[in-house]
Amino acid sequence: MAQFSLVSASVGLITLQNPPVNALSAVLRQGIVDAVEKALCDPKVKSVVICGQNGIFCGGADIREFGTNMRGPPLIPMIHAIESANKPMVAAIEGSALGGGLELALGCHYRIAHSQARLGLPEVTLGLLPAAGGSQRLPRLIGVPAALNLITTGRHVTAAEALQLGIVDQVTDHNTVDAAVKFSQSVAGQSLDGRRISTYPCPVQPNLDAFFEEAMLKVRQSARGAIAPVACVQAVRAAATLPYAQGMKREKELMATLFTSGQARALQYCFFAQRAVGRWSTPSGGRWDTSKPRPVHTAAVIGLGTMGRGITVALAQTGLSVVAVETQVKQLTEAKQAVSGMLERGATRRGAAPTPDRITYSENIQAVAGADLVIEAVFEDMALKEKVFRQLSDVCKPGALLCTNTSALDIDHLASQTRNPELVVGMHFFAPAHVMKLLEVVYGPRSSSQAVATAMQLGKKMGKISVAVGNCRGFVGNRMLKPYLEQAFFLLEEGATPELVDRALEDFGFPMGVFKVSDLSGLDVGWRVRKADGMVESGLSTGPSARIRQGRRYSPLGDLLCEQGRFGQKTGRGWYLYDKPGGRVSKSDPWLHSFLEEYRVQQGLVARRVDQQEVLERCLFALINEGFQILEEGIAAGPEDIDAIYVFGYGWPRHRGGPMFYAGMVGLAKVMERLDHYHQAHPDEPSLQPCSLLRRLVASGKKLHSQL
Ligand SMILES: CCCCCCCCCCCCCC(=O)CC(=O)SCCNC(=O)CCNC(=O)[C@H](O)C(C)(C)COP(=O)(O)OP(=O)(O)OC[C@H]1O[C@@H](n2cnc3c(N)ncnc32)[C@H](O)[C@@H]1OP(=O)(O)O
Ligand SMILES: NC(=O)C1=CN([C@@H]2O[C@H](COP(=O)(O)OP(=O)(O)OC[C@H]3O[C@@H](n4cnc5c(N)ncnc54)[C@H](O)[C@@H]3O)[C@@H](O)[C@H]2O)C=CC1
Repeated sequence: MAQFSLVSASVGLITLQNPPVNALSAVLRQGIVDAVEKALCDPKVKSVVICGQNGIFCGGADIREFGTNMRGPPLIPMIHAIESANKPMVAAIEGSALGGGLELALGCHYRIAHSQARLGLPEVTLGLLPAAGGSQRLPRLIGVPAALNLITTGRHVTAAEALQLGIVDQVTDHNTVDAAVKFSQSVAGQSLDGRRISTYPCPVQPNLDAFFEEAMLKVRQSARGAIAPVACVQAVRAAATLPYAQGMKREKELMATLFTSGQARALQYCFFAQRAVGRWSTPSGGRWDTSKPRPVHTAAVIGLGTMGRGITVALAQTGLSVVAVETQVKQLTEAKQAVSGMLERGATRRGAAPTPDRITYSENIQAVAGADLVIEAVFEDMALKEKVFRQLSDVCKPGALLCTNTSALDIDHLASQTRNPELVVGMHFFAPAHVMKLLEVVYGPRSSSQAVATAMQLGKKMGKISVAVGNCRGFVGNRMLKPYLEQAFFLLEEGATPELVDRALEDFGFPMGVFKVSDLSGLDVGWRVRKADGMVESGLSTGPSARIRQGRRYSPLGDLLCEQGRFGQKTGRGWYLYDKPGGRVSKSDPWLHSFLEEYRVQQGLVARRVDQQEVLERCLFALINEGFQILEEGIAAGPEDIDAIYVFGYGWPRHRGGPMFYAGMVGLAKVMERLDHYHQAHPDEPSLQPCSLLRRLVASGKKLHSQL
């Protein structure tokens, strides 16, 4: 609802009340309409201030209403009534004014913001555009380039930037409502003719056609198939070229296409999934709302290689004291330099002071004795990690949480090396750890719910999307990656090229195809794991058994490349060719194509035409099938967990909602049918055999997601 009150004898104060973010639900919209009418009819009211309760102006339209039969007064006429009012309407912006919230404020004649407030039109991130006049008013207020930037990226701006751009009229460090009330009194009775943004001409944009052509090209390149950013450019172009009323018509048409699109559904699902994963639970009854995290003031990191450095930076940036331990002197020296460089660059980006003084370095594990939480990031070698955990168990203070950043190893086995296995969890960061948003918090059968809660809370403080998952080889993300990679290798054997496979995946929306990603991470990483698993046979034998391991199809292609010293970008060659070791720009490699041809001849394989559809179905459906298996085993609590992991850690295109949501969009029956089809053709590939949960869901007609 919206509360109306008379303050300072002549100011009508309208307070939006819809916790937690004052989203513009049907009830709130009705409340605003009624309150505005009251204020305009009351002769005592000379000016009006609109604010939000609990320190937040408004989080925009109520996203939960979008999938429903929307009732209540529509936003556009409501905002129009505010703008047309003959008494000054002032928005008092605290906390956030986002989406419809900012559009409401743009309908007001003046905007006063608190210095800590954030403003933005993030509709594009939900697959929409600001369709309550935002796409037409903002360019008129701040000019086309600035508005286009805000609308196509959805980024939030600080109050200071909003003031500089001209979105707000005043910024205050004091009570925003008091400032707005005073301000509204000072302008009461003045003409409002120059204050109605819809009547402004849009500032002239030189070389309009060229400007929008370039903008469209840029957006299409970065959108990776997302339709909302493109519609946003079209809407802003309408603002720049059409009178307001026609621009509004265009805004509505564009919104109509987006509003019912699968992409909008997927993006809105991601918004809620990102929040839902915070409400974790474990099979042993641990829950987010009943488990109390332990305080963490000092954290320690063991091993300052690629991951340990990023984790150290992320912890220091969170404001913790960090003890960083590395046994190799050379590595330690390099790590110190690298960490301080990363902190400096991070601080420059955020406009804050660097925080290296919070880090102490040591070559000795005894230095971690005072830490509340330790994150081990030494080589992926079980014997080494066992030793480190035994040492930690001796050295650390009672109650300290012992975490491992292992990518795949058994958490419970590591826990068994310690005196307090209930204090051991996985904290699986993704490279680069100070940048990537995802954190898998891995609990073993003996991890206490307090340990999970502590790691989850720390992850949140670090700004990560933290997902609690069970203990199995590769946990959720890397486990699902295995069948995906495996299918990509098999497709090469059958006639595809790395270029074809990567193009299909990039056209689907991944930032990089599987082979480019492998070159980036280093082919030797997987090779080492396969060697440790006893999968690698040196050289190439012929005959069917050369490509069978443990009774199932196996492709030695990756191993053969590694034997040639082709480790990817780091050696300048892998699935692609690079101009030098460490080079980033991939080129097609004729050597690789001849190698694949020779390999097929040697193995008696006849190359056939593989198309993009087969690439997507085999790689993605095999990955999705593993996701169903993970759900069945209870390793992930729900599909949102898997989807959040893939969207935030593995570059799954957000506008496709994550693998499990995507499966629902395609139709579970179709996914199962295609898996069955491919499994019949490749009976030695168990990852193509639909798992029983998928079969049961299809048989019962049940859905995995209520949104579908
Ligand atoms: C046939 C076709 C016809 C087509 C024509 C259709 C015409 C329709 C016209 C409608 C025009 C509308 C245009 C428009 O105005 C669109 C919008 O406004 S879309 C919404 C834009 N707003 C946002 O994207 C903001 C989203 N929220 C946030 O970013 C953060 O929540 C916020 C910064 C506000 C606060 O962050 P924080 O304090 O960290 O809290 P949480 O994020 O954890 O949120 C708390 C809680 O609140 C839920 N929530 C947040 N925002 C909304 C929202 N806008 N609607 C509903 N619910 C919201 C959030 O999910 C959390 O709840 P959980 O239960 O934990 O999920
Ligand atoms: N590199 C990646 O992309 C990711 C790696 N991981 C995992 O993180 C862990 C570390 O991986 P990377 O950082 O890539 O390895 P790395 O090889 O870059 O670094 C490991 C560091 O640990 C140090 N070290 C070894 N034994 C030590 C000991 N006893 N005490 C202190 N330091 C010791 C080494 O000197 C080296 O500097 C592994 O378990 C890996 O599986 C997890 C996610 C991603």
